[in-house]
This record gives sequence, C-alpha cells and structure tokens, in this order.
Amino acid sequence: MKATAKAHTNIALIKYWGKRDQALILPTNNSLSLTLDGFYTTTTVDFHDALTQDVFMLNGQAVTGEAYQRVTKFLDLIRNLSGKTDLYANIGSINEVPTAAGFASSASGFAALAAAGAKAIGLNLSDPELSRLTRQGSGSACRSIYGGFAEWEMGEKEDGTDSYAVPIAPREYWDIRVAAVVLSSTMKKVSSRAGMKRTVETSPFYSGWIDSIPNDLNGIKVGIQEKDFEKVGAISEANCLKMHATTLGANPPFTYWHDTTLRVMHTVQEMRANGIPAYFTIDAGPNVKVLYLPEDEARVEETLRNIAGVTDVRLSKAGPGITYL
Ligand SMILES: O=C(O)C[C@@](O)(CF)CCOP(=O)(O)OP(=O)(O)O
Repeated sequence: MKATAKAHTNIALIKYWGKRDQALILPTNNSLSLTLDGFYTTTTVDFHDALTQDVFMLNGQAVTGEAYQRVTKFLDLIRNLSGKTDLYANIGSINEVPTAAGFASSASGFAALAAAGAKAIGLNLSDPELSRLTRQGSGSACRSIYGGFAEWEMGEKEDGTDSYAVPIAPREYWDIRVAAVVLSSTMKKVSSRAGMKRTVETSPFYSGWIDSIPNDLNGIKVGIQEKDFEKVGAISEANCLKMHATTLGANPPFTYWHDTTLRVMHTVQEMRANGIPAYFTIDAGPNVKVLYLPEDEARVEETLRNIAGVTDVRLSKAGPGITYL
C-alpha cells in the first residue's frame, strides 16, 4: 500500500510560540501563516507486510536516532488510527527546503508524511482531520495542509480534537511575495521546541505576548480581506518582534539574532523609508524572511543581496496545499 504526497512549507505571520500541552502539541495561541511555493517536501510511504520496522530515507540518506524516532512514533499514530498496528513502511522524503535558509523543514516534512502515510494505509481523512494528525508531528506543519493563508485554531479541549488549521484565503487570492535571506551563520541554534518551552516557563514577557495576539490576529485578517499590504506587513513585523522579545526575558536569556540578522532588519526598515513597502519576519533562527509586492521584486532582491553577510536570497510566491502524485 503506497502513496506519494507533496507539501509546502509555510511562514507564520502571527507566530505559534508556546505549548499548553507538550505531548499533544497544543498551542497557547492561534497562529496564521502563508504557505510558500518555493520550498516543499515530497514523501512516499510504502507499507509492506514483510517489514518488521519502519525504514526512513531523507534525501537518499538513511535516517537514524532522534529524527528516526520522531518519524516512527508519528507513523504509530497513523497505524493506531487505521487499526493496522503491525504494518511497517518504507518512507522516502526529498526536501526542496533550503534548511540553511532557516525554514523548519519539519513543517513541509510532517505534512507530506501525514498525507502520504494516511493515504497509503487507506485512511480517507478530511482536511481538518489531516491537519489535526499533522499537528502531532510538528505544530506549524498543521498549517501546510492548505495553500495560501491558513489559521491554526488553538482549540479549547484537553484532548486537542478541536486544534487544527483552517483555510483563510487560497494562494490565488493575493500575489504577495517572500524573500528568504540566507545568512552565513555558525551560531548554535536553540530549537523552536526548546526555545518556546524555556520562554513559556521562565519569561516575564510571555503573558504580554499572549495578551497581544487577539488584536494582531483580528487586524491581520482584516488586512488580508482588504488586501492592505502595509497593514499585513506592519502587524507581521511587530508580531515577530514581540515573539523574539520574549526570549530576551527567558532564564537563561537567549536570542536567535546575530549581526547580519540585525543588518537585514535595518535594511528592510530603510527600504520602507525609501518608499519600498517591505516587512520582515523571523522564526527560531538568524535567517530573515522579507514580505514584498511583485512590482518591487527586482529592487528588493538586489538590495538584500548586497547586505554584508548575506550568502543567498531565495524568492517565493504563495504556495499550494497538499498534492498527491
Ligand atoms: O512557525 C511558527 O508559527 C513560529 C515558529 O516557527 C517560530 F519559531 C515556531 C515553529 O515551531 P515548531 O517547529 O512547529 O514546533 P513544534 O510544534 O515543537 O514542532
């Protein structure tokens, strides 16, 4: 029983930054993202009676250790959902996600794995059911079930059955662009999972972050509805800065930013001062993603490429949801 699925990564405009339940991966707030066309994972899952354990190949290399454990535990969810608890699979994933660009390839990775695995084992999941399953692999991945803009509703129930993403607007709705700025970075990374845990548990700024979310969410949805790029960009940039501010108050304090990160942030703000509407957002790493409009693509790309410490700029449009090959 075999299936292949392709899923694209997404960039959060209103960030997921904290869990209320680690095991079920339930968040402390809603988040909202844009799925990107340029970065995706294609995964084939082939369940086979003769296998006695899962085998996972990523970009042609056998995966072992913690990364393997995360995948086989996730497939246990699919085995339990289908009742076929002693069926194992060959899994092959190809990532077109430049990890160096600071994209958590876990978002497209777990979405593609969930879609291919569920289909291969014979589950016919609705989009909300597929998003709820994907969430248990990696929170942000649950938004990649949809193309365009999607919102992950945090839900209230303790069992997480009401925590999954819903579509806000399809990719065709609005052609806004994202430039992924790749920085030469050797900094040891605090993973998003570890970073948000430490922040939730120790940062005095965390409650202020949570209190600010509903306003940001309402504002950005109005901005998307009205195709008001300045409104969407300004809220996204401010939301990112508030998220990162919480890490500075954690114990021990930490930040994902380094010198080139700040240089890119200042350059984006200078672009705005010079009349080019561009806004930045940053996740759990030093890399910066820049939102801009199609008519400004050449000037934005050229400006970003000329920043000292920038090694690459990868451009993307809004992307699609899950596709089966
Ligand atoms: O994407 C966002 O909303 C914001 C972040 O990227 C900011 F860093 C967090 C992504 O966290 P994720 O990797 O999904 O964590 P998991 O649930 O512990 O696997």
